[in-house]
Amino acid sequence: MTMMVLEKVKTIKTLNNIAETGLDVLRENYLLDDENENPDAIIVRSFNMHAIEPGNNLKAIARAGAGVNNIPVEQYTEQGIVVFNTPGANANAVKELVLTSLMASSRNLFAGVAWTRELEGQDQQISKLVETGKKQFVGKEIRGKTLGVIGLGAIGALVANDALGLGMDVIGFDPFISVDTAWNLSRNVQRAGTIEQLFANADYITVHVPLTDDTVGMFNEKTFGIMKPDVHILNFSRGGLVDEKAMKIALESGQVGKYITDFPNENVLKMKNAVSFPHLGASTIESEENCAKMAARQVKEFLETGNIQNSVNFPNTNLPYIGRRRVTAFHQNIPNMVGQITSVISSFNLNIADMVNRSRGEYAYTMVDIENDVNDETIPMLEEKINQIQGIVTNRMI
Ligand SMILES: NC(=O)c1ccc[n+]([C@@H]2O[C@H](COP(=O)([O-])OP(=O)(O)OC[C@H]3O[C@@H](n4cnc5c(N)ncnc54)[C@H](O)[C@@H]3O)[C@@H](O)[C@H]2O)c1
Ligand SMILES: O=C(O)[C@H](O)COP(=O)(O)O
Repeated sequence: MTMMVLEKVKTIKTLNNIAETGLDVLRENYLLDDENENPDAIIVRSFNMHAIEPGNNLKAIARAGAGVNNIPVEQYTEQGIVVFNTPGANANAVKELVLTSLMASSRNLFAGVAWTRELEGQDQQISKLVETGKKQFVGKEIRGKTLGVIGLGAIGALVANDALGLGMDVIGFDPFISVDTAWNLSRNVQRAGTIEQLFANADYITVHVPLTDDTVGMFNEKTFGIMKPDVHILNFSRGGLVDEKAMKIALESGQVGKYITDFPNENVLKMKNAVSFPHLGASTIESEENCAKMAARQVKEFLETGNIQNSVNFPNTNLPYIGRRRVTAFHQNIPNMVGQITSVISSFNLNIADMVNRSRGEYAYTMVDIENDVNDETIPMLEEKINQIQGIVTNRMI
C-alpha cells in the first residue's frame, strides 16, 4: 500500500470496545475520539446503528465482526458510505464454541452443572446424591450421529470439517456457497439438495447464515415438523432466525430436545431445555484482535488510498497508487459516468495516469489517478464540478 499525505487529521470513533491492537494500527495518523459527533470513520461491533445519526462527514464504517444487521447498510450505500466487515476473522472462535456446546448439550452438561450446584450445603450426602442423581443426565455421544450445517461460509465450513473429525456424519446446505469455501470444505460433507433434506436427516442442526429477509424465521412450526424428534438446534447466528413461539412449543413437546443460543431474550430464558449464552461466539482474545486489526487496516487503506477491501456494499477495488492525486467517486451504475468524470478532470488541464471502475448492483466506484500536482485551490473546485455530474453520490480527492 502506498502511504498518502493526509491533509488534515481524520477522526475515528468507536461504538464498542475495540481491541487495542487494532486501534494501534490507527493511533499514529488519526485522532481516536469516541465523543466526536462527526467522525470520518466508525469502528463498531454489535452496537445498534439503526437508531443513530452518525454525522455528514462519515466516509466508512468497519464492523469488527461478521454480521451487519446492526447497521443500516442500504441507507449508507445511498450516501456513498462504505461499510466493511471482517470475513472469517472470528470464525475459529465461533467454531470452538459451537463444538463445545454441541458436546455439552448432548451430554446434558448444562443441566447437570446447574443440578450439582444445588447440592451445596448437603456436605456428607453429596457423593451419594451424585451417584443416585446422575441417571437424570445420561447423554448421547455425537460420534456416528448426523450434524446438519446450514450456511457453509467462514464458520459453517470450519464446523463441518471438524465435526467430521469428531466422527460425525455431516450434511450441509448452502445454495450460495463461495468458491473459496467450497475448496476448503471436506469432500466428506454431504450436500443437501434442499434445506428440507437437511432438516429431515439431522440429529443436530447448527445454523451459520446472516439474518436477512430470506432467513428470518427459518426455524418455524413447519420446519420443526420436518425434523427428527429430539433434534438439538444450535443458533450462534442471530435470534431472528428462529420463530420463538414455535420454538417454545417444539421444546415443550420434545420435538426439539435442546435449543442452544447465543441470543437470549426474555422469551428464550423462560423456555424449557433452552440454554443461552451472552453472545460469546466471537469473544476470545484472539478473535477480538483479529477483527479489530482487520477492520482498522481496511479503514486506513480506504481513507488513505480509496482502495476497498471486504466491503458489504461496494465492490472490492484496488488501484496501486501511481499518480500525485487520486479522485475517488461513488456513483450510480449508469452509462457514461467514467466519461463525465474524466472530462471534468481534463477540463482542469490535468492528465490521467491510471483509473479503475467497479460496479455492484445499482452503484459503482471509480478512482482516477492524476499525473500532475493539483494545487489546494483547485481541489475543492474539482470536487464540486464532479459532484455536479448527475448520478454522482459523493466524491473525494486524496
Ligand atoms: N455468535 C457470534 O458471536 C457470531 C460471530 C460471528 C458471526 N455470527 C453470525 O454468523 C453469521 C455467519 O457468519 P460467517 O462468518 O460464517 O459468515 P459468511 O458470510 O462467511 O457465511 C455465511 C454463509 O451463509 C450462506 N447463506 C446465506 N443465505 C443462506 C440461506 N438462505 N441458506 C443457506 N445458506 C445461506 C452464504 O452463502 C454464506 O456461505 C453472521 O452473519 C453472523 O450473523 C455470530
Ligand atoms: O456477527 C458477529 O461477528 C458476531 O455476532 C460477533 O459480535 P460481537 O463482535 O458483538 O461479539
